[in-house]
Amino acid sequence: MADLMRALPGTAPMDWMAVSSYGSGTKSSGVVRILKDLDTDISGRHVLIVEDIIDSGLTLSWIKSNLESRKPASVEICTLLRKPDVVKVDIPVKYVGFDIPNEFVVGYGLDYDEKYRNLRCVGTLAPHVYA
Ligand SMILES: O=P(O)(O)OC[C@H]1O[C@H](OP(=O)(O)OP(=O)(O)O)[C@H](O)[C@@H]1O
Ligand code: HPA
Repeated sequence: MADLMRALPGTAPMDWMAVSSYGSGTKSSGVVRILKDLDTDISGRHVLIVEDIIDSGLTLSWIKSNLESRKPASVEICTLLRKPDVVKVDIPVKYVGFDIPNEFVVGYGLDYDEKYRNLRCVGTLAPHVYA
């Protein structure tokens, strides 16, 4: 997020939402839990959702519907990574950093069971770690 902000030409208010559907596994539970909601009232505002990864797309689809119910002026999506072969729902994504194969990746903020977020690069997690 800090890298993205440094690359933006102007300033934009930011807020954070924390949701979880993977827990300690490598497959979405399909149930999205809000761990922390926005502090900002987004009604009438233009919103850009910034995601780290779109895998099945279920999390983002749920977040988008949730935010749209708060009557923003618009909602667009930006994601660093997307797995096009796995996405189960049709979500229009305005900005995609990289389309990647169907492999579980970690690093640069992405975790497996709360581990490896601190890696400075993104890498494929060796399957024997979670198999
Ligand atoms: O497209 P999907 O299949 O829904 O997966 C993408 C979501 O999974 C990850 O969150 P996760 O639920 O693992 O929470 P975490 O960031 O706390 O690990 C990631 O940060 C995305 O929000
Ligand atoms: O490949 C992934 N890595 C880390 N977290 C994730 N959440 C969905 N897919 C992934």
